[in-house]
Amino acid sequence: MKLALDLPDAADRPQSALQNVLQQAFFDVFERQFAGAVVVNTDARVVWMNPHYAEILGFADPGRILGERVDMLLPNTRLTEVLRTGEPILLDFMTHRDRTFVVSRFPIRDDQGCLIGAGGIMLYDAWQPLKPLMDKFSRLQQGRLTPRRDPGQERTTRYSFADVVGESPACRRMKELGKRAAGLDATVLLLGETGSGKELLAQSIHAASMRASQAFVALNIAAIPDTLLEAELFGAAPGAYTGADRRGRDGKFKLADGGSIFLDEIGDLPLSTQAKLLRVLQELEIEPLGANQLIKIDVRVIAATSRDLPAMVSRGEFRADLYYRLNVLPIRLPPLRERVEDIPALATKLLEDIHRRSGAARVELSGEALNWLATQPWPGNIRELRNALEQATMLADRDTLLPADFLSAAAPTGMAPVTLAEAVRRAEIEAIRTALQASAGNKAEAARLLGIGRATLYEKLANHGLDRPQLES
Ligand SMILES: Nc1ncnc2c1ncn2[C@@H]1O[C@H](COP(=O)(O)OP(=O)(O)OP(=O)(O)O)[C@@H](O)[C@H]1O
Repeated sequence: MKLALDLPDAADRPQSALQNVLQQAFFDVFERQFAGAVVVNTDARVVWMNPHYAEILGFADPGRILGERVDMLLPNTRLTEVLRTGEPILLDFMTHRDRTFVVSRFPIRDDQGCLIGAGGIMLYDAWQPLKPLMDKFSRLQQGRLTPRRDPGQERTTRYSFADVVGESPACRRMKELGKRAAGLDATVLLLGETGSGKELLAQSIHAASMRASQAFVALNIAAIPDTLLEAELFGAAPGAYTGADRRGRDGKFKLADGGSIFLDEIGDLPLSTQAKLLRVLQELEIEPLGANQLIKIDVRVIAATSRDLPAMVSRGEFRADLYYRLNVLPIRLPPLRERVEDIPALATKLLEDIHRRSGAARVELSGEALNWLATQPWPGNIRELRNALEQATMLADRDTLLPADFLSAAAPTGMAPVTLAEAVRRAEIEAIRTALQASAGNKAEAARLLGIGRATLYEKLANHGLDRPQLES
């Protein structure tokens, strides 16, 4: 490899010291260990670069780059900052053209500690292997990650009201009610479609409440098999189970003692467990399975559902007494299609989040894209908006997104992963729309075509927000 240590403007003493350092140690290690490596002198001119780095910059021969200013070759480099401050930048991302790299930069000093240059290494030439670390890092930076008390049990909030984006009247009302609920210690019932921000609001309420320093424990009832629900909620005494759980375990209510419990999809609670939950809410004591002993608890309940609980009560599927016990402070979360004026602010926040978490290049939305987003029905609400933005960001090859970027992202080949619940929900909406079209809007006929009762169809229409005039998609 050709070295350019004898640059015309760099033949002074520090430069020869740099030469010594380089010759002693760097080349072998840099050449072999890192995806890319560059060394500059105090004038920020390249004195050495390994072939891989040169190739990334589009130069077949690293010799052609020697003597060039590094900030001319790599406009986003911060090596000049290292030369100015003498401080290393140990872990950073650097975007060059359409690629993002994980890089580390450090000052190079001679034996007397005099700055004689700076080095930059590319640790990874793709950021994906670091995504889990980056996610954790960004949460740590926001002070949202506190040590878990035991594996798999996160009992802390990550969000506060500051994270709830939206200034539409519907969103302001929701936040106002949430803040009022935070100041009280009563049971809260959050009502909203999937992805409308129920868990975000529940966390915000807890984080602003007098229980903020205590646990926040979330349980999605729909995700737990009926047979395990009671143990999950109230715990089990040693010996109540065979197998892995024979030592007994605390239920979520016990884990939340002193704090708040978030019971998501409360409408999915089986009737038998509803009776037990009602007793817990009335008596503020739990009886772990097989324990034969009552344990006093002090927990604030925040329940949520996307289902029509009054309709379930009238059909005998949800206990009226439990419903009234839960419905102390009801808060309705507006679906996204009722707050389209929040889409620009939400999209900005979500794009920033996508950029921070994935390292994907920063993109903006064109006016046309914003208009297009405002006309979509968003059955999956803000979660779906986030997915759409993420897909478009990953697939687009420009930094200002157009409607076409969303349309191509929505094509079957570009489908982003969604939760199973979300996939089922989308399929259900599609099936209902098709049946309504086939029956020319006759709901009794559509219910017959779908093989469900009329009442069930009405409930599903309400849940999916299909009972209101839809914006064209
Ligand atoms: N007002 C908001 N501002 C910013 N982000 C939001 C807002 N509302 C929801 N989100 C984001 O949308 C996603 C879905 O929100 P969340 O999980 O709270 O919805 P959910 O109603 O609890 O959904 P599900 O009923 O499916 O559990 C999350 O990533 C959340 O951070």
